[in-house]
Amino acid sequence: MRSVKITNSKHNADSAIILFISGSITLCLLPFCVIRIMQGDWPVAALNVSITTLAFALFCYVYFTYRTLIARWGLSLLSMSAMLITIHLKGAEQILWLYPALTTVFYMLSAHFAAVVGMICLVAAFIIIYPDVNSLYLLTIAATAAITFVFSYAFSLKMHKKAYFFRNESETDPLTGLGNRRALDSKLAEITKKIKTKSLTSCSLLLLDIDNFKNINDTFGHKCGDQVLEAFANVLLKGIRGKDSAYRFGGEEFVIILTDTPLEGALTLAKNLLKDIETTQWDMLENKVLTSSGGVAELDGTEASYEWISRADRALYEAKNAGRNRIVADSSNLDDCAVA
Ligand SMILES: Nc1nc2c(ncn2[C@@H]2O[C@H](COP(=O)(O)OP(=O)(O)OP(=O)(O)O)[C@@H](O)[C@H]2O)c(=O)[nH]1
Repeated sequence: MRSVKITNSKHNADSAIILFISGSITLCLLPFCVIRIMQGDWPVAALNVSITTLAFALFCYVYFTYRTLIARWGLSLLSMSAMLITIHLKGAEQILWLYPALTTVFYMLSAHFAAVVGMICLVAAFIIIYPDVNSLYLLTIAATAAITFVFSYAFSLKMHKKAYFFRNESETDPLTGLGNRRALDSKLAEITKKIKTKSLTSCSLLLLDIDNFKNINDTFGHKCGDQVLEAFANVLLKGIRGKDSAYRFGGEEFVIILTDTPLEGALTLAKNLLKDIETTQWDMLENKVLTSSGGVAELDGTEASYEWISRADRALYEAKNAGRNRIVADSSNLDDCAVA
């Protein structure tokens, strides 16, 4: 039997960058906290200590939870408020902090959110410095801030669109348009986490394999085999519910994640899918009947995702050995659930 290995990712490039930024802020500001306290410059000392503490808290949050969304917002609001308080405390010449703060926000947030946050802070900064600077200086700051804002916005928009495109491409199987192994890995990690935290009560997995697919390639050619895989994926998509998701696991094997579905429900759905497949008219196969076999397993809440998929794989193996064109439920969840 094939060995099935699913990897669970920990820190990715995204969280590593947030850790680096929040860690750097903490380390860089720590000496200034000490210096300002020793100088008795209490307002600035309080500001430095607050920023250092918040940056360290965000570092710990990302380090232990691997989550970056709150940290992105935290670092954005931190940089903007630190910039505004610094200008307020130390005078209008500190407006130069506006530029790094603005680019930080456009790096951390999506372009539209960053534009809103950035605009509010720009207006606030101008209100603070307005009484202390002449009109020419104010105009210079306004022009340079506007250029930085527009370029940061355009760059951020382009970057996020590209990131979305590449994420989509990297998680899609090019032949069938279904999610690929990478997308499945993410989904399995998400589901196992939800089950462990009890935000999802049940979830089943169906591993489906086309029967005697090698014969199709040998008889009708590889191109026809590809057409069958494409059409097979469409039958699956039509047969599953909106909350379910389908993936190409590899070759002629497919995985369907049935959210909020205990084993009995998954068996019924899998049985219906098998009927759909059997009754579909396969023009490219000169209307010969196509069958498939499947293994179903319900996630038990304590196991890792690779154990869950391995149980479905063992059930699929049993279905193949029992003569194909059938669904077998993993016996550790339910006994004698073979359905023809
Ligand atoms: N056309 C096509 N064939 C593929 C693709 N990926 C894998 N295959 C073929 O799928 C076939 C799978 O064969 P087997 O693993 O022997 O399985 P099977 O013939 O379906 O037999 P059972 O699973 O035991 O019913 C192999 O011949 C692979 O070359 C693909 O993307 N396109």
